[in-house]
Amino acid sequence: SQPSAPEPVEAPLRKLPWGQLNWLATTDTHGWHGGHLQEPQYSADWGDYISFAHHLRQRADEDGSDLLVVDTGDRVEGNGLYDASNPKGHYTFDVFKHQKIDIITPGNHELYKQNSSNNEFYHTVPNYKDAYIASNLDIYNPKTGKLQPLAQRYRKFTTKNQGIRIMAFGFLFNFQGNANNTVVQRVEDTIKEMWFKEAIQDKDVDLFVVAGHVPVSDSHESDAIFKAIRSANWDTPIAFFGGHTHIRDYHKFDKIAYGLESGRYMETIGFMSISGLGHEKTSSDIAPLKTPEFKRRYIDNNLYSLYRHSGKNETTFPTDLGRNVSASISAARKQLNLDHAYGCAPRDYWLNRAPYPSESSILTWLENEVLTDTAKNYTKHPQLIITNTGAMRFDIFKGPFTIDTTFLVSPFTSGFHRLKNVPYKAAKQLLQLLNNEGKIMLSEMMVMSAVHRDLGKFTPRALYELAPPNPPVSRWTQQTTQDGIELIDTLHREFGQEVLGETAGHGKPDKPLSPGYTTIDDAGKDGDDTIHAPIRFYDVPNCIQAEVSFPSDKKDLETVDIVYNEFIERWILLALRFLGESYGVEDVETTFDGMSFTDVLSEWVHKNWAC
Ligand SMILES: O=c1ccn([C@@H]2O[C@H](COP(=O)(O)O)[C@@H](O)[C@H]2O)c(=O)[nH]1
Repeated sequence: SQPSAPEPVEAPLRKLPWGQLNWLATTDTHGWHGGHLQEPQYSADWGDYISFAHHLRQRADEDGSDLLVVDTGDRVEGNGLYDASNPKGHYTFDVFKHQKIDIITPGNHELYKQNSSNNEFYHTVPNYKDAYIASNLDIYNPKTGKLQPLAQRYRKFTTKNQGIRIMAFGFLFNFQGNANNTVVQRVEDTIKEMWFKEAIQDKDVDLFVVAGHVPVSDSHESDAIFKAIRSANWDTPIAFFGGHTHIRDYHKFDKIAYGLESGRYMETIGFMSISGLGHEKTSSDIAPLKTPEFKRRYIDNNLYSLYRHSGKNETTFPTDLGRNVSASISAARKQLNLDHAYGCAPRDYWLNRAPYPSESSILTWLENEVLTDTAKNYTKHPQLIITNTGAMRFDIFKGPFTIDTTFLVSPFTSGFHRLKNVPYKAAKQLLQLLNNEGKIMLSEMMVMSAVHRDLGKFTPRALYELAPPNPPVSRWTQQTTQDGIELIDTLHREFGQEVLGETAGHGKPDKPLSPGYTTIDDAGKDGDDTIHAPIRFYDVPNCIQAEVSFPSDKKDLETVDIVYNEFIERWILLALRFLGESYGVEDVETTFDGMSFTDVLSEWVHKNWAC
């Protein structure tokens, strides 16, 4: 881990359910390859992950099983290690490439900007060669200008020790916000293509793998892929490795098809095992060995967990490669001056771990302080400042607010735009519309505008891109700590020696449980490796709004300026059009001196939060 990373905290652990074919899966790492430097339970870095995978591969070689590693995209945007360099990602690709990965796929964040998809073309695809799969993504070759698949459409391979024959795909959800140098083909169209139909007809396959930046639960894309494969193969097991929604999740498609999603930001290393795979040749056909068994575990990414799951300790755990990668992350962080503090946060502020509005909410702080103070510097006219909450990515902890923190909270480069003198009658309805909360729903308007084809790329799915979905609260336990203690008792009863790191007494923790993930998924409540006290997550709206320089009585207010995050321009213009105000991009001007959200944050913190 990084020199400044906090020591991991001891906690009761559930063992890895090791099997015949074992998987480690990451997704949505968003540049956090240095690990979390303010949260002990997620403080291991990419170098540690490399050492960990090495030990598990060795275990597989020793007992004749297999270990495969998968990453399903959104490796970029969200951490100073990626975002603070010029060009962005200057250090990331050389850090990342040292992990041996068997299946790797792109996410939407690799595609927002031409520069980042070209980085996939120039760096990640060649670094991973045969492992990179892009089933529904094409790129205009930056050298020839010709449209071509970013990488191979599928990969067929056989595992090293068990000889399991795998057919793997790499999908991206039906993303539409990409720059125009890439083309994302809809999943539903891709599965009608001849190459896909032929691949799923291949009978010399023991396991289909669908890796990709697609949620595993409640996803019409994953469901469509599942149905297509299942209709061609009634008895071949299928493993999905998903991403995008930033949650820990495990979904049962049927009794021999399961999907795993490994959270976000290097907090989680997902583990899946499948046993009972293979085939026997009968006189006429090839039949699977027996009903395969799927198991899952969500590993908290810290050295306490990683040592125990690999059976190593402080001395025996780090490999030379792992140590070198950790050192190169440290060197990059130093070079980027990421620990430089703009100021010190007086308290914790939460994105989803506090209700909105509340004094602990980052969104309330932005509305009442950051956006309001910043906007006042630019005009005395009444203004509505609107931003999408999806532009906010992480919490703020009490203490130094560093260069790194600005990128953790908001890494995007888009600035703020202004529409002047908008009739207040329409402007005041905007927020409700953007949040899909009123009588008229923006999502319905998008359907209409798509039908009339008058607003280009808008479709019903486009609203989904305004803000990332919140972790669905229904998939999190909302128990009290007491429930956590009862959970340990239950575990001791049910699993006995399966629980690692025994605590003092009769299974009761001698220290209070640390707060963390307590996931409920399709297999139950026992997925997390670490037994935590539950954290409550709160839903937040798509967009928030600050009213600046408003008169005390709004009744005489005729016009206001609308200032918004450039990323949501098309939604703002669309919503205004439905409110009877027809503005176009020609009416828009840049404000806040062209500062990005990241710059706005650092400037405000520097002025207001002295250490
Ligand atoms: O330039 C940008 C790009 C994205 N966003 C926000 O991020 C989400 C998508 O993030 P995921 O991690 O894929 O969920 C998008 O919906 C926007 O809300 C942004 O604000 N600016």
